[in-house]
Amino acid sequence: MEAELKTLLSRNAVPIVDLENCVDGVADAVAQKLRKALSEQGYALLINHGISNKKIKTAWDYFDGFVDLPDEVKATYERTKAPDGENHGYVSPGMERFDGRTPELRHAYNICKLGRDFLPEKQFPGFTEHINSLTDDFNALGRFILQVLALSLGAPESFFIDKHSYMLSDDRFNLTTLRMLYYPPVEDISSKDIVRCGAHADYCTFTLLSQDSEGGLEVKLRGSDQWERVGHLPGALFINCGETMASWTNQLYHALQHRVVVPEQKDTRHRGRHSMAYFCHPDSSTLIDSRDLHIDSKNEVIYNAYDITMALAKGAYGHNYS
Ligand SMILES: O=C(O)CCC(=O)C(=O)O
Ligand SMILES: [Fe+2]
Repeated sequence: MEAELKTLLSRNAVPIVDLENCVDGVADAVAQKLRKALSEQGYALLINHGISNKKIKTAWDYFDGFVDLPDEVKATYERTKAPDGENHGYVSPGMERFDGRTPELRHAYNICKLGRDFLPEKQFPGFTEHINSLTDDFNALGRFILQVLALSLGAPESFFIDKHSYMLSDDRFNLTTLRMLYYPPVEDISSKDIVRCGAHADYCTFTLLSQDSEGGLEVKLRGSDQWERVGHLPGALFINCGETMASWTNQLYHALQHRVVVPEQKDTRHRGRHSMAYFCHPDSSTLIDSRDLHIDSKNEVIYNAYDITMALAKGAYGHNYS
């Protein structure tokens, strides 16, 4: 019997934000809770968020089928390597390396285009419709969160929504992505040089993450240099902010450092893990200036959302852009 894993969740240290019955008065309370969580720790778990677990599970089932396809079929869906910001498509294990070195043991499918020509509809009839419906749900929740985040910063309710018009509707104008992830079981940990997902902060406004099991997700809380295991609350969505929001708020809501390690516990390691991340980005031309939120900043040069993300992506994945 392996010792029970100590996690932030098992220590009751996780801010849990309940979105049930979020009408106006309650949204204000949610905004205050989220402000506290994002400014002090950098993350929270959302419950009663309205996205069906069954729908998420069905998407993972489709993705399992995709991962089982022959490599040459998967390769036809591979994310383009062109240096023009195209992010849509399949990313095979080892292709991305956050530290530019250590191969990462995961299959990912970045969904930025919703048409059936861009998805494995031929192999999995119904996939496109399912993903379209799921992205509608994530976008609806995303818009609600954007309103709550505006409230949490004392801005007009529409401040962020107005700047996120094209989420998952046209990736020429907005980099919002739904990313499906599958981490295969790990039998052999003799090499120290393996990781499920290397340490990084996301680039977007905020991320919503769903996971099907405890499988190694760790965070560095604000002001701490220590990695801590999050734990798994079935059905909850993990929320954290990315670098774009950090710039927008002059670091009031910082970009949370996180990673997924290969779990030291055998039973966890020997199980595959699924996750799904919704990266909510502003429209690409949006200028990210904290002064618009009445937050002082010493930044003299103001970048747009696209340039912020591409500079970070090229820094992290330079090996894929060369
Ligand atoms: O799979 C996870 O839990 C995290 C994935 C992640 O952080 C990412 O893709 O940016
Ligand atoms: Fe991430």
